[in-house]
Amino acid sequence: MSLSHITMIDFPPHIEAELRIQLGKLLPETRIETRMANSPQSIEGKDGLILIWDSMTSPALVRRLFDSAPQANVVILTDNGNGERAADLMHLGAMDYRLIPVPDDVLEIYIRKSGHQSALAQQASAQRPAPEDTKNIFVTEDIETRRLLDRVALIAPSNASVLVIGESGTGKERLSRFVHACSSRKDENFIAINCAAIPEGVLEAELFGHEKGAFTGATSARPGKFELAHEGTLLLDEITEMPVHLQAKLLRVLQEGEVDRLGGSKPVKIDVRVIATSNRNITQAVQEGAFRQDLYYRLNVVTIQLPPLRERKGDILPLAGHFLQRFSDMYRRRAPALSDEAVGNLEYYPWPGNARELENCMHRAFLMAVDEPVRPEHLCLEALSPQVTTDLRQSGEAVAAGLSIRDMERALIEKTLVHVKGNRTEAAQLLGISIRTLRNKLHAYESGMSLAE
Ligand SMILES: Nc1ncnc2c1ncn2[C@@H]1O[C@H](COP(=O)(O)OP(=O)(O)OP(=O)(O)O)[C@@H](O)[C@H]1O
Repeated sequence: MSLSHITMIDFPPHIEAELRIQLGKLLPETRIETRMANSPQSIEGKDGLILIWDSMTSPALVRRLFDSAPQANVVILTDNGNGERAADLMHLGAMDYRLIPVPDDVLEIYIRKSGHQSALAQQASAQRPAPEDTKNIFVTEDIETRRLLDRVALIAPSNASVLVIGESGTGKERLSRFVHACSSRKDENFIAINCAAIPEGVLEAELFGHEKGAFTGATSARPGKFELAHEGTLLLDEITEMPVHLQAKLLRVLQEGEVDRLGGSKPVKIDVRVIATSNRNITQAVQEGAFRQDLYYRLNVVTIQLPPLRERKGDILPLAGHFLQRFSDMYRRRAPALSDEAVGNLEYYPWPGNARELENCMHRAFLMAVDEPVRPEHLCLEALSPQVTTDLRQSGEAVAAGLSIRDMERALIEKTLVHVKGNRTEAAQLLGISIRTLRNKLHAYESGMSLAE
């Protein structure tokens, strides 16, 4: 491996540990150093990749770091996006500002752009799924979901745009990767961008790229995600969150097959298959004027509706087993078995955060069940919402008669917030949903609106 070092600055220990595992898989030989932003150990003159945790670092310190290591590629990570700050840091020259978790393919781009393309390409081709492995990308044993996946496999080889709709955490990104892996583009890049997580001012440059001097602080030219996805697939996650004026520009790019970098004078040809996802009711967004109808028609050549986990119960245990195995590989420890009681609880629970919540739950269970099977107390479902889970256990009829899924979700969210004393970040983590999703849902409850799935 030729990337000699990666420097991580100011990360909370648990996030650093997770990232180290992820980076270790991509670059097993590379030394990862840890620094504090205000420590006397300087990073002066460093090159390679520098990852900075943004929650505590003062802007002045970040500026000093940038100045002391002009050769390095700097990426700022956070668990709490701040639009203005993101724009400032990007303008300072950060390669990216991003909410954790960072998917592997994005880390690969950071690494590749840090000057280590060939080594990574070798590894990537070794890791690319063989056709027979594609089903492992999206684990499912539920009969209806398998049928859905068979239909998806039929449309995947075409170049048609795809719209994947489903609640947060249902696996829309996974399904998009499955489409990519089943297509002739599978050996090219799969690039994902979350339109909700990136501030408006930054999103445009991220998507379409910019030339040197396009705006204050644009000290070098940068390709956008469209160019990075050339001949591959671009996933536009949470597309309904894209501002309307960017939707117009996106439509032009899709129609004309070329992008104009900000500040650029000649368009760049691109060949990209676009997959868009949304957890909102997109036709309603069209009716409300928040989403362009012509773009909607352009994107929904194929629409895939991914049902919530509670409606595909046959997937709960296979997914739980898959996640346990993944943590077993990650921590190099044998996966614990599931006790009968744990199986009962897993199947009974409504999983408002869908597969993501199940994944977090299995992570906790894996860490807690050492040398013993997973028991209900390891699942911590009770801790998330004692009242709701107790109600559920004691009275299936009461739930059926009185509470809709939506009411139950609201009750679960409210109880979780009480449990964590109103800390939204912690509540979102426990529920296995993004902070933004939590915020949207709370906003909807406050305004009496119903939040479309
Ligand atoms: N069928 C599946 N097989 C394996 N892993 C899955 C599956 N579905 C979901 N996951 C895992 O669950 C987590 C959430 O999935 P994903 O990010 O694809 O959901 P999403 O619907 O795109 O969420 P959001 O709307 O919040 O962006 C990911 O870590 C993903 O790897």
